[in-house]
Amino acid sequence: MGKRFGILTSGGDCPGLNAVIRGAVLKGETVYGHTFVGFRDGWRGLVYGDVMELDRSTVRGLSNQGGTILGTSRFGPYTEPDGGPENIKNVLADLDLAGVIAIGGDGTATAANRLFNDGINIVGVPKTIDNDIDATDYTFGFNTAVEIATEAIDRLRTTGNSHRRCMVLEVMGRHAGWIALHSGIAGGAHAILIPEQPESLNQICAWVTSVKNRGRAPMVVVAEGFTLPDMKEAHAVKGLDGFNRPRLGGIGEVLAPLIEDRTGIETRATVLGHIQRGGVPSAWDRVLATRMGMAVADLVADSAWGHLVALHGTEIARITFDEALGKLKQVPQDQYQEARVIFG
Ligand SMILES: Nc1ncnc2c1ncn2[C@@H]1O[C@H](COP(=O)(O)OP(=O)(O)O)[C@@H](O)[C@H]1O
Ligand SMILES: O=P(O)(O)OC[C@H]1O[C@](O)(COP(=O)(O)O)[C@@H](O)[C@@H]1O
Ligand SMILES: [Mg+2]
Repeated sequence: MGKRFGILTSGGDCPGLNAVIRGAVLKGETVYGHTFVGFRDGWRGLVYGDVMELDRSTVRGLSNQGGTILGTSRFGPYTEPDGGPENIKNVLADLDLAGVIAIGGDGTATAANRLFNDGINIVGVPKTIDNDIDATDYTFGFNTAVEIATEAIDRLRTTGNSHRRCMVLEVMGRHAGWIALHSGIAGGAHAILIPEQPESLNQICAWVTSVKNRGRAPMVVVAEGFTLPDMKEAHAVKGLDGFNRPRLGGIGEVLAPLIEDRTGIETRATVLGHIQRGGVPSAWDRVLATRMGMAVADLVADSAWGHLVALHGTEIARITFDEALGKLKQVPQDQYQEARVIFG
């Protein structure tokens, strides 16, 4: 009988997680004769042995479904008293599982690497809506978020134009402004503000005023991690997340009254929030996620423990956790400057 493996999704969700699960199960079953279970709610399901059967019929029609059928959490696998490698080895043995596929962000990969070094058979699939993992050219979910943010810009423009207002759209992007940059370029924003690049209020207002002066309604896109030069850190007034990181969000609402006061132009802010992460993945994300799922089925078949899959150009590559970890992919200066020359 073929070997049996467990799959989990961990950290913030993003569109395409289900397509990864489907790709892994279909290829694993069809090509290698493997069987699969899913751990519920990320590492928590692994630590407590909380699983659901995953087979061909469970994953039917999954590639167009947002979220994750397994549930996710920011629970850590070393959380005491029940976490840690010895306990996890027992859980895997009890469930007759030969290894684990962890789909998650940099934190998930860090935890997976630690488990790998502690003797657990584990491989990974990178996930981030912010597209800020350096090891892979793109992550699934990002393209969908950009499509949603671009549609929001298009919609805000018509109401902005009607009232001759300045519209500020806040999008996700904790350390990297990729969603803001791509949607801002696609939607023709007049200013794009990202965490990598502080811009002064004077400069932002100069762009806004020049747009207004030629009879247009200014459109500003800001990533949640953007800081004005006098801010020590990103705007965070919502407490901490499950992993004790400050929850960001609200910089758009900080900026709007500042712009209005300084320029005299009526200004409105919209925070797009989790709408960017919810719902149907784009076709592009479904393809990437499915390919990554199929490639991770190859990893487990090869017992390539300690590796994760990545997109390099058009090919799906395999790299070690060590090669992937701790390297953030931020917007390079030249790419920001390329867009910035036509702001205002
Ligand atoms: N350094 C770490 N060591 C062990 N576990 C970690 C570490 N960093 C993060 N994790 C675990 O991985 C979880 C998911 O993080 P991650 O995959 O980066 O997703 P997200 O960025 O969406 O929260 C964290 O909430 C935490 O439980
Ligand atoms: O509301 P949640 O689940 O805490 O997540 C919000 C955060 O997750 C992020 O989307 C980053 O998630 P990723 O790990 O998928 O890149 C940030 O942009 C945002 O601050
Ligand atoms: Mg993360």
